[in-house]
Amino acid sequence: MSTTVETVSAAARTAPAAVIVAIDGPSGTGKSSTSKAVAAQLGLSYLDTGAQYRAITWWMLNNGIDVQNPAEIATAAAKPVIVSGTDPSAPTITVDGEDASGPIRTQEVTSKVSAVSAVPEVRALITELQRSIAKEAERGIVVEGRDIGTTVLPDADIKIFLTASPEARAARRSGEVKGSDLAATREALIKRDAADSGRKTSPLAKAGDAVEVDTTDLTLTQVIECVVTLVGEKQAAK
Ligand SMILES: Nc1ncnc2c1ncn2[C@@H]1O[C@H](COP(=O)(O)OP(=O)(O)O)[C@@H](O)[C@H]1O
Ligand SMILES: Nc1ccn([C@@H]2O[C@H](COP(=O)(O)OP(=O)(O)O)[C@@H](O)[C@H]2O)c(=O)n1
Repeated sequence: MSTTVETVSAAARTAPAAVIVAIDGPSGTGKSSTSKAVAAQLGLSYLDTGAQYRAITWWMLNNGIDVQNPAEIATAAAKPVIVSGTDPSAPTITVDGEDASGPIRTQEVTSKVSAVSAVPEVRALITELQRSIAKEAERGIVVEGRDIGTTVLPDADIKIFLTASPEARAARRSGEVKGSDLAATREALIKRDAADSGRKTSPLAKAGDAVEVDTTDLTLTQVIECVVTLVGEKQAAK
């Protein structure tokens, strides 16, 4: 009996503590690319919380919910079953068992997601889901979004807030879509930032203890290196 207890406590002493990394910021600052790469390098899980808000929005649109009607959204919010796969080399997202990774990236979903994500009942459900995923990540997790450092995981070991100029962000985003209009992309980004920053419930915001990294003039590799270094410093200090 005492041997088991001793074995367990010895293992607990040697196992590295799970590390929780929160990465927030507006669209096009490099959250997804950075978070996936950092998680892969450090052997951590990865969660794209924007994909979850996109998934619930996609379900609302498919199920005839008026996405301009917060009461209708609130009533339906608990119906879809959203499951996120947290392997950074192959993240997945399903809604009621159906792969949603493609359809959640359409222009229609992108233009409606801020209205759905502003509804408090939606945020409460998705926040609970995010916390349970983070808790289950044995080695730790990189969670990216808008309110991770402020609301979802306020006790995260390290919080990063990525920024970049609207011009750089629009150029990055339109670089992903052939033939896209740079000015229209920029306007759409600014509109979504304003909606996400202006909502009442857990708006897009930098946590007081987050490290801000302006990625405008950095390469993606430089941003990844910067975050990996910051995480390493935190772990060393633990
Ligand atoms: N520092 C950077 N320099 C140039 N391009 C970048 C940089 N960071 C990300 N990108 C590119 O910009 C686009 C948006 O990045 P992404 O990680 O999806 O941002 P976010 O998740 O913040 O919306 C992607 O095509 C990505 O490859
Ligand atoms: N933690 C989060 C993450 C995303 N969101 C919402 O989900 C939308 C899509 O997030 P995203 O991260 O996929 O957006 P992109 O940065 O990839 O364009 C945001 O515009 C927010 O409305 C949120 O409210 N809270």
